[in-house]
Amino acid sequence: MASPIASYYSGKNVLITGATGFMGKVLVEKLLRSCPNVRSLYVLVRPKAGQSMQERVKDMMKCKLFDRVREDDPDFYQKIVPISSELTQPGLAISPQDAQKLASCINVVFHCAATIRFDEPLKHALQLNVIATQQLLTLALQMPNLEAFIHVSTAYANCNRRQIDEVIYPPPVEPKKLIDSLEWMDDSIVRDITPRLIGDRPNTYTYTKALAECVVQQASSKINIGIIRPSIVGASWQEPFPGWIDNFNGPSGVFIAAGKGILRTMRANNDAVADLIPVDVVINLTLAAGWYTAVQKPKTALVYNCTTGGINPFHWGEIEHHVMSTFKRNPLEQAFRRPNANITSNYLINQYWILVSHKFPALIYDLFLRLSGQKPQMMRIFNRLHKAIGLLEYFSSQEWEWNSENVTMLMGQLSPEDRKNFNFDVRQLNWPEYIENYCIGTKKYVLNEDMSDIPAARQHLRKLRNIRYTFNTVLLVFIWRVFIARSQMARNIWYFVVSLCFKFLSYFRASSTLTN
Ligand SMILES: CCCCCCCC/C=C\CCCCCCCC(=O)SCCNC(=O)CCNC(=O)[C@H](O)C(C)(C)COP(=O)(O)OP(=O)(O)OC[C@H]1O[C@@H](n2cnc3c(N)ncnc32)[C@H](O)[C@@H]1OP(=O)(O)O
Ligand SMILES: NC(=O)C1=CN([C@@H]2O[C@H](COP(=O)(O)OP(=O)(O)OC[C@H]3O[C@@H](n4cnc5c(N)ncnc54)[C@H](OP(=O)(O)O)[C@@H]3O)[C@@H](O)[C@H]2O)C=CC1
Repeated sequence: MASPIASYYSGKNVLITGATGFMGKVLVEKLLRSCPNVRSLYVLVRPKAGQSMQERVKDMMKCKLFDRVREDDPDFYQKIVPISSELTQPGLAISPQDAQKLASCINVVFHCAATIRFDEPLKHALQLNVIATQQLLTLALQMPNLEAFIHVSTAYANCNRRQIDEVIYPPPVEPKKLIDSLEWMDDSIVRDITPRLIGDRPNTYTYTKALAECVVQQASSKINIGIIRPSIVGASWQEPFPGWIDNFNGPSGVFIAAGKGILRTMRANNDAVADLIPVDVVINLTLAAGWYTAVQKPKTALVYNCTTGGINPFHWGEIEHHVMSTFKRNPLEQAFRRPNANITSNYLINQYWILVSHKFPALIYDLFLRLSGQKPQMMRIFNRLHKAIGLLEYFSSQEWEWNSENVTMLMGQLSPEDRKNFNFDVRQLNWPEYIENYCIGTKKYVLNEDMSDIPAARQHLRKLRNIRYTFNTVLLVFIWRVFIARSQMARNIWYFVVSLCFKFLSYFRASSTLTN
């Protein structure tokens, strides 16, 4: 029996925004691999960093992620149709011809594009996450053959709540009112009022994603809509191969910084659930939701909380343990120090370790660089790291409860074959194995390091250990020279401690000789 999901996408024209992004790429790959009869994938792309839209798509298809698709069908790229589009421009800067073409042929839309930066100025976040969504919906309304519009939101759109159900909550402000009022405001005024506007949300990202859900809901009487809310999206679990990841976002940057021995301390709650979700799980659910929305046409927009915490929980403390253990066995190249990161929820303890384990070594290293005629850089790196982890701590210090009834319902609707081909059952996820593959994935695919260099990386860590021993010895001798040798009382204490140690040693040696 043919898989209902693959049969549904057969012959369909699909429009994808954000196809050059992390999740978009995995979506394109999975559609091409598991729904080989899909007709065309229209991807909205902008030129960037001196590369034309065509060059970017070409480069993307050369990526290792597409190896399996390439093997199955070397001409797979013919199905991808790049459409020039800048989402922040009026009409998404799509040419009238392209707009007409899209309007006449598209059957399913997946809207993945967004700015996911936590420090995005409100105006820009609003422009991309809300206004562009609105414009895409306007385009979708002109598509007579449209069967489903899937909007990718985030599980943290409503992170000001502890318990989050699969419903669209009333927006913090009517999106249209905010758009109208920000339009005439100067950037500096917007910056000043941003904290008041976002209220109890931590950043403009979660705030604008909540507004986008509201905008999507407003169109749900005219279009079949589904909303996917993934939590913290991590490397792939199984598909197209374990551990695929290509960016520093969310936990990936933290894992890399810890693996390089740069990050030694971070504020996170050891016992809080770390709601990571593998990217392939999110994409499988997204494709299944597209199928269900088109075929069943639910009366209201269904929301899918794509999370792991309520089903197969894992905690930040456990993540720390497995990340450290993986990087000790599979070290990254040219580490700054031996990997040894600890998380703590205590502010003061964290500040202490920042001083001792981040700022002090950075200072020493920069001094060394200066003395050897090079440009100091470590303090700058640490300042950037502190900014980045400061933005993430909100999410690693608390926990949320997401209801996922619609996800369970959808799983129940899948045929046994689809349950295998579009697997989003996270009960089967083995966390230690997943975290190990994730860390190795950051090494191989983000840092482009070769696994055959691991012996050299281990050798480098041994060298760092010897440097540390030497440094500690020199420090001890220095302290002895400066303090102990100059004060009679310090000397007495010092001799007392040394003789105590000596007595203990002789005692243990004597007792072990007796027992033998
Ligand atoms: C032992 C470990 C224990 C574990 C402990 C707990 C870990 C907890 C971790 C996390 C949990 C929370 C996660 C919440 C998730 C919510 C879910 C979602 O819905 S959305 C997705 C989330 N979105 C983001 O993750 C965007 C965050 N990033 C930003 O906002 C910006 O990148 C920012 C402010 C952090 C930095 O901005 P700039 O302007 O200083 O830098 P720029 O332009 O982005 O990057 C410059 C260079 O640095 C690299 N970079 C960026 N982030 C990095 C990082 N974290 N570490 C290292 N390098 C990084 C980039 O690749 C780039 O490299 P080149 O210049 O292109 O070569
Ligand atoms: N990553 C995560 O942990 C999570 C992500 N999400 C959601 O998933 C979706 C995808 O996220 P992810 O793949 O990680 O994000 P990425 O940052 O990797 O990708 C964003 C995509 O949007 C495109 N884009 C951004 N600005 C514009 C613009 N002005 N015009 C045209 N295209 C633009 C980017 O194109 P370009 O390559 O040209 O920059 C890119 O393709 C987002 O909606 C996000 O909110 C939800 C939960 C967690």
